[in-house]
Amino acid sequence: MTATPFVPPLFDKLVIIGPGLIGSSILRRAMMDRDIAREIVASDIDPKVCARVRELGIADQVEPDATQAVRDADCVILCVPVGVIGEVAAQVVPAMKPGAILSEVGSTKVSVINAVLPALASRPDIAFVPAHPMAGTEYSGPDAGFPSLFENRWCLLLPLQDTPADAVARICAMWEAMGARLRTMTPEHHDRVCAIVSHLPHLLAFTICGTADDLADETRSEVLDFAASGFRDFTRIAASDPTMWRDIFLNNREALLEMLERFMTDAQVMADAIRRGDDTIIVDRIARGRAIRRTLIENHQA
Ligand SMILES: NC(=O)c1ccc[n+]([C@@H]2O[C@H](COP(=O)([O-])OP(=O)(O)OC[C@H]3O[C@@H](n4cnc5c(N)ncnc54)[C@H](O)[C@@H]3O)[C@@H](O)[C@H]2O)c1
Ligand SMILES: O=C(O)C(=O)C[C@]1(C(=O)O)C=C[C@@H](O)C=C1
Repeated sequence: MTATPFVPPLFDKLVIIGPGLIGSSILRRAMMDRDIAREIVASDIDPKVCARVRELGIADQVEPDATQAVRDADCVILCVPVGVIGEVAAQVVPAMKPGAILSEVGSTKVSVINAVLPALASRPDIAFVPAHPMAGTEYSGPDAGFPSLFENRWCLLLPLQDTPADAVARICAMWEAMGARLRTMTPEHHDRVCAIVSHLPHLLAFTICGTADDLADETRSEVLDFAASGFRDFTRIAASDPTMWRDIFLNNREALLEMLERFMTDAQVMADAIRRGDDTIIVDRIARGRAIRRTLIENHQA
């Protein structure tokens, strides 16, 4: 999808609620590119985050009260953990001006959209445009963000059937201005795709670190001493934020459990091949892994 051109700025007032890794990256990029918004406001439930955003100077204004922050905004983007997106929407939607756009960046979509819809029931004049930038790191908080985070990364768009085209086009234009590539899909498809490419890998990383830790008596010093190997690559994503990942796992339960089931079946096939010494299956699996990595590199995603 390609965004239609608009006369800049895209938004007169842009509000980011939850200026952590993702929210502060949007803020930083928007502060650099004033064609995105004339006025940029940040709001967070945590006073320490508000104070830090002020210190960093990554917003024109910091307003701790989200209800106040969204007044007169053309676009409000919820960048909070998926478990609270519905509750924050219920808090801010009644205070938003007619015709404004509400967006969010949660890592799961079916349950998030269902959680937001009740807040919109009495506000058909608010355009809701769920989005998901497929970009991030294992770090969180306002210090972790950086303006190039979304460059050349996918941003998935999940407009509802009745979302006005102009609102979708403006959100597309904002992500394109931040360097992202766009793809539209249904929330159900999104949740299955993300379950395999993002949620299951994190589940495996958290689990393998736990398994290694449980073997502490036998191997812990070796794990730590020799971790400059395959294990180290798992520890990077295993360092991610517990609240964010608890919420993702609980909000994408069905798709994640389906992918985990498929993974366990495939792992069992590999285990049987190793037991039988079936080198064809073993080599085929490894070759598929190498090919997938090569494709990611060719697509500039690794
Ligand atoms: N981290 C990633 O790699 C990544 C990538 C894409 C999307 N996401 C999604 O983006 C969202 C934010 O993730 P993040 O990594 O930036 O998180 P983060 O922990 O860095 O920031 C979240 C911020 O939300 C604030 N917050 C929590 N509850 C709030 C509330 N009720 N009202 C106002 N503020 C509140 C927190 O204080 C924090 O500052 C999540 O929904 C996550 O699933 C994350
Ligand atoms: O790169 C990382 O560290 C990430 O965890 C980013 C990552 C991912 O799994 O790719 C994590 C969650 C998202 O919703 C999108 C991106």
